[in-house]
Amino acid sequence: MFSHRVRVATVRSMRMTVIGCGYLGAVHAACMAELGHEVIGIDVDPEKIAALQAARAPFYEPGLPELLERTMATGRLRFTTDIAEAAGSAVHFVCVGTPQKKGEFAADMKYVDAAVDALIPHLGAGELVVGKSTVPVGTAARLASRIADRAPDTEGLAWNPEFLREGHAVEDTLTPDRLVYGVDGGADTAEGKRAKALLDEVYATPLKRGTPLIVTDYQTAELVKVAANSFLATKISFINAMAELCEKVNADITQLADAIGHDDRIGRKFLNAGLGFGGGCLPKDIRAFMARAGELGADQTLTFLREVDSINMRRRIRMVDLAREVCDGSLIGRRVAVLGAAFKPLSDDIRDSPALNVAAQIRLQGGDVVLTDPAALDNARKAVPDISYAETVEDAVRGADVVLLLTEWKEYRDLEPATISGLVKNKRILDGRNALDPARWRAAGWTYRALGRPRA
Ligand SMILES: NC(=O)C1=CN([C@@H]2O[C@H](COP(=O)(O)OP(=O)(O)OC[C@H]3O[C@@H](n4cnc5c(N)ncnc54)[C@H](O)[C@@H]3O)[C@@H](O)[C@H]2O)C=CC1
Ligand SMILES: O=C(O)[C@H]1O[C@H](OP(=O)(O)OP(=O)(O)OC[C@H]2O[C@@H](n3ccc(=O)[nH]c3=O)[C@H](O)[C@@H]2O)[C@H](O)[C@@H](O)[C@@H]1O
Repeated sequence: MFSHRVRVATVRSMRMTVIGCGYLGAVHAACMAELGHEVIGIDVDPEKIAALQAARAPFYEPGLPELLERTMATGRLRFTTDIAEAAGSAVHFVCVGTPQKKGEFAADMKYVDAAVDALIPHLGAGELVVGKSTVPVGTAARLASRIADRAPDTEGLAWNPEFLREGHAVEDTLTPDRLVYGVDGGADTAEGKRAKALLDEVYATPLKRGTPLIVTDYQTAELVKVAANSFLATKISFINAMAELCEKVNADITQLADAIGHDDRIGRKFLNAGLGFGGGCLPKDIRAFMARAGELGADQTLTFLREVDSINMRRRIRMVDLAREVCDGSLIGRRVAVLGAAFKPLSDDIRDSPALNVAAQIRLQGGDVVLTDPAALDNARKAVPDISYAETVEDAVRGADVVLLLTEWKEYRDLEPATISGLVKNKRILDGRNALDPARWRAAGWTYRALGRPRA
């Protein structure tokens, strides 16, 4: 188990700014302080900053509360809404959101542009701006020239994409599997070498441990990030396409995944079939990538990602259809217990959550939904106010016509049929994440159905 503490190499402490303290920035700020740096986290959201100032994590992320408490107690980490406090930092990380534009596939760059514009008047000689947000290729070059025009004494800009996973964000930041620096003109220019030297100081601890480092130009660094997320999304949709076929012939997708996953060239990771991918990143990143390819005149290049997206969205519809099917053809007035709202376990993030999307669709089809989740209930209540919520599994399943497991939290994976058999109206369970043992549930008298697994 990862202890969330790393042995910190003897590093020269740098003063740095982290602009945008959401899922990425708050963790980055705390981890940079853990590595020995002096860090100021800045966000325009006063509520988020108030929570962070009180050493409270504004979202669920294992290990973050302890890390905030520890690093803030040292005095190395503080938070503010005042961008003027960025003045004097050696490095300024930009970690603001790049969500999908309303009604379009493209990323909305207004937060990144606003953050850089707000920062420029406070930049001093020799300071480096470092983008971490996920952006369309070409963004770094555009922002670099804006900085060069308006703050010519600075070291300009580098792009340092982030690969952390929610739920493992602290360990992923402290012990990344690789570091990527996109620097002006690439590794061999004088500007590139100076930017690299600053980033090497930032990441002295992981670099001393031998973390692989790729130093490249802006455009390659930007593409690395969206290529990585596109590959992961493609892997998930590949296995979900196989699951669709398994459903046609009553084959078992979990055995298929195990069998192909034993081939090292394929690998078993990210081959968990089920409801598919959601969250604040994979869905919007593949769409923004397609939009950007279109702008670059490469419309055909990424059309496969459209298929990746469609396969992914079809899984949600299939889940609703399955619920209707086991409820004898209609969801109207049926009590549907939903286990899970977060887009994945160990997170309270409900952005584009497959679980919440399925719950909302069932409600639209007349189902009487009661949902529970160990971490995401407050966020879910705000986003989908017209379903009912329960604090416990027992309360959620009481009187249910069907139980849907949609986010595979450990407590749901470990659920014993006996715990809830006496509470439901009908013993029917739909496993949207292939997280349960079908034999066990069937032996306890339940109708067990799953995406891509045999009917009985
Ligand atoms: N969430 C994740 O696991 C990862 C996210 N990313 C990328 O990082 C970026 C941020 O993502 P999240 O942290 O998830 O988003 P988020 O929505 O949780 O956080 C963004 C934060 O930026 C703040 N903000 C907006 N405009 C600002 C401004 N002008 N000045 C200061 N703060 C401002 C917002 O108030 C918010 O707190 C995105 O580009 C995302 O694709 C990359 C890797 C992992
Ligand atoms: O750019 C980002 O923000 C991040 O996006 C993902 O991280 P994250 O969104 O936190 O979560 P993942 O663990 O990748 O899961 C994404 C979604 O895919 C689903 N998934 C994952 C794996 C799998 O086998 N099957 C599957 O359906 C999950 O349930 C979840 O809904 C990437 O894994 C990170 O490397 C990246 O930094």
